[in-house]
Formats: sequence, C-alpha cells, structure tokens
Amino acid sequence: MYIYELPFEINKELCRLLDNDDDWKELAGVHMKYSAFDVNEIEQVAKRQGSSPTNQLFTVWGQLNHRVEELFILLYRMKHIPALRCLVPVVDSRFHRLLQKQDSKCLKEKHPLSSDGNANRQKTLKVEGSDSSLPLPVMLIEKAIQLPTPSKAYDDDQPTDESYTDSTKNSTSTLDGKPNALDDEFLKSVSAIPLLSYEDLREATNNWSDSNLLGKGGFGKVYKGEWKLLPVAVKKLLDNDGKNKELIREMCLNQYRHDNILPLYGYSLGGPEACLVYQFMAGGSLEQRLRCKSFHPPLTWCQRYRIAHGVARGLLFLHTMAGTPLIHGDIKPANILLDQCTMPKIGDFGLARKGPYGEERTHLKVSRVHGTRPYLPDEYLRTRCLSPAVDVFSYGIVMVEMATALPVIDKGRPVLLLSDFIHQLARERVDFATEEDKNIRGSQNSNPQLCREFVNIGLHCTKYLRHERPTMLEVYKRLDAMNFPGKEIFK
Ligand SMILES: Nc1ncnc2c1ncn2[C@@H]1O[C@H](COP(=O)(O)OP(=O)(O)OP(=O)(O)O)[C@@H](O)[C@H]1O
Repeated sequence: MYIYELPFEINKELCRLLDNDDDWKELAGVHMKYSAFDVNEIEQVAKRQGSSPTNQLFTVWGQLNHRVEELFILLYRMKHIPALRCLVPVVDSRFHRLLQKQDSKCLKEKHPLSSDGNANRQKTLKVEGSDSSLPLPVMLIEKAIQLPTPSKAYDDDQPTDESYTDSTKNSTSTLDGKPNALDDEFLKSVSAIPLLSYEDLREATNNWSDSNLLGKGGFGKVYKGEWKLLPVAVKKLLDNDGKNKELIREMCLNQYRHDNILPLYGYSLGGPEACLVYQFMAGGSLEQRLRCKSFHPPLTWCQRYRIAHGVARGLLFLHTMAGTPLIHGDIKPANILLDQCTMPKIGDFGLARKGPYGEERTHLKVSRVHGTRPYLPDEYLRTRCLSPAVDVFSYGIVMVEMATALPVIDKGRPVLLLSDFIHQLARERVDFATEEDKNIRGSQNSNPQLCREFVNIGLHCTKYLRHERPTMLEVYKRLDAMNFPGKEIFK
C-alpha cells in the first residue's frame, strides 16, 4: 500500500501522534533525510493551510511513491511504538515481528503506550553480544532493503558513501552469511520496484549473448532482452568496488517518474553481478543517432527539436521537483535514449547528486569530480563546485552537437574542445549555419535557422561564468517560443 492510500482514520491518528511534540520533524529530518529547508517549507505550508504538518509531510513524501512498509520501518527506527501500532492493520504480517520485539531486551520502548503518545525517550539501544547500537532486526532489514529515502543516496557533499556497496552485496544474506529467502521477501515487499532473479535475466538476454549487446559504458554492459513479453535493456553492473552504488542511486531516483526520465522496471541482486532492468529504447541513444552508428536515418530537425525540448523538460523537473535540486551530473548524448517515436528519456543516474538548497546556497563543494570531461564546466573541474549550472553547461554542449554533430574532442581541430571551439566561432562571427550537421546540410531536411538557434542556446548555456548561464526554465521557455513548420506535431 502506498502512503497516499492510507485509510483516513489511520492517517488521522498518525497525524495526531506525530504532530505531538513535533515528532514529525524527527521523522522528516532524521529518518526521511529532508533538509532543514524542506522541513521548514512543510511546516509553513501546513500553517498556511491550517492543517497537520504530519499530513503535509505524508503528502510530500507520498508523492515519491513511498509505501506504508517504509514508513513502518522509519517509525521503528524512531522507536515510536504508538505510531507503529497504528500502522499494524495496513502492513504485511512479516513486519509485525518488529513490533513484537518491543518487549524484548533489544528494544526499549521510547513511547510507552499512553494516549497522548508522550514518552520517556530511550535514545540508545544495545543488542546483547553486538557492538552495534541498532537492534538486530533493523540491521537485517536495512541491509536487505536500503530504504530509498529522497536524499540519502544523493547527499554527497562528502562522497564517501561506501556503505552502499556493501549493503547491496549483503542484501540476500543473513547476519551469519547464509542466504535468507525471508530477506528477499522483505526486499520485494518494501520496494516498489520488482526484484528479479539473475537466472530470469540470463534467460531474457539469451545467456548474455553478444548478439544481444546494446553497448558498453563505465558501469558495465547493456543487453537487449525480453522479460515478461516486454522488450527490456538489462545493464549488468561491473563488480567493481563502489560501482554498485549506482544501483541504489538509480533505484532511489526511480521514485521520480517523468515522461523524460528512463523508467527502471526492476533490479537483481542475487547473482554474480547486480543488474538493472530498463525500458528498452528502440530509437537507440542520441549518441548513436548523431554519429550514424545505427540503422536509423539521420535525425530530422523536427526530431532534434523534440529531443531538445524533452531533455530540457526532464532536467527542469530534476532541478525543481523538490526544495533541493537533483543534479544529473552526466548529461551527454550517450545518456539520452530515444523511444520509437524519438521521444527522449534521460538515463544513467549513477552520478546524480542532491544539490544545494536554500537561496543563499548556490553550489556544493564536492570532494571528487565525476562525469565526462568535455561536458563539464571549468568551475566544476577546477574548484569542484557542483550546481544545476553543471547540467545546464552539459545540455548546452548537447545542443551544439545536435546542431552540428561535431565531435566534442577533436585533436585535428585548432581548438580541442567543442565548447571552446564554438565560442571561438562566435567571436569570429561565423554563421553557424555553415556548421550544420553534414548529414542534413544541403538536403531537404536542412534548416539553417534552427541550426543557428540551437547553437545560440548552446553558447548561452556554456558561458564561462556559472551565473551567466540560463536556468533550465529559461531554456525551456526559449525552446517553447521557437516557431518552425511542423513544430506542433513533434513537440
Ligand atoms: N534502455 C536502453 N535501451 C536501448 N539501448 C540502451 C539502453 N540503455 C543503454 N543503452 C545502450 O547501451 C549503451 C551503454 O549504456 P551505458 O549507460 O552503460 O553507458 P554510457 O552512458 O554509454 O557510458 P557511461 O555509463 O560510462 O557514462 C548506450 O550508449 C546505449 O547505446
């Protein structure tokens, strides 16, 4: 059951319990990992509406497709027994064992059953024979499910989150290291994304046949497959240290559904390699289409416009959907997948990070730069300043590539990087129409005016100074205002 499906009476009782003593703030800030800014925003909205802040929190969190089982585990971590009891009728019976543990030594009730939910708080729990401060069931469940909280995986000012790797590997083991079907069951029931067996995926991809290989990336190989009569793309992740973090990140991001974000259908943790299963994109990647590496004909201008428009929409969504923007960090044609109608979807969220929040915070300082060099701006490469403007810069390069199909790095060119080259052409007042993709230049598909407009947007987005670049909203509006024959059909 999803949070937004909670029966009215249960929701009401939970609001009463969690509004008390502002317990909802602990739930939101400590356990759901909302920022102080977001918590404040939730409180303000509730005040304006004269409603319960817990109810507002559930509305915001529920929009991310979280389930009551996840809430149950967070309340367990809070040791909020009255709220847990309230949820018992709507969670699977396997979760009841958490509540049953309350009387045992390992869980001291922080909220003894009193009608107002007030309680003496026991802050520290100790497990006998364990050096952990968490009770065994929670450790087990946390290892099994790695709860998808909105910011946990992305909160990466200090990206040293190696813990995610281990937790993925351990996900089907009990504490004594033996596989445990029950934990798989937990995983299945808690995650909204199906957990698939490695064997099914092996079968779906014809035993990882080379003829099914769609491509290779830094995180592993991607195979075409058929799963439940559905064409899928299966990414088999390299078993490198740290790489499986992508799995967790992608799963978290999957909470954000949008027409221009590649949907994750499922995942597999049980086999030798972790796998992610995506919608198969019959149009291939933008990279393949621009480099004519597929059997498809060159993209028409209407299709290029559609891609530019859709990617701008997807990025606008990521940057603005919550109080804290989500920065993709690796926008490039290889990560823009096209469906059979050339509708673009942004994929590969392995490097996505939660960005700065609050008006006074414009960027984060990260300890390591990830991404693809020619698509990254100077302030990120040199000073490790991460902000939505990094995605805007990368988007600008993609716009120039879509117009010209020029390589992003060319040793045979007087200027190595495409970003520098295009700014040099602008200084020399070259007509960008002369640089139109040679696959359509001079053909009936040629559109010199759109070519100029695309490059001009690219120039704006790749300005050296971050604050001189447009926001994705501005880019989107500029694209939307463009006019050319056939625009309405392809938008
Ligand atoms: N859902 C999909 N449908 C069809 N083809 C896909 C899909 N996902 C990936 N591919 C193909 O597989 C290739 C490799 O994808 P992958 O995301 O692993 O790597 P990449 O983005 O090229 O590189 P990196 O991950 O190192 O940035 C893509 O370029 C694309 O051609």
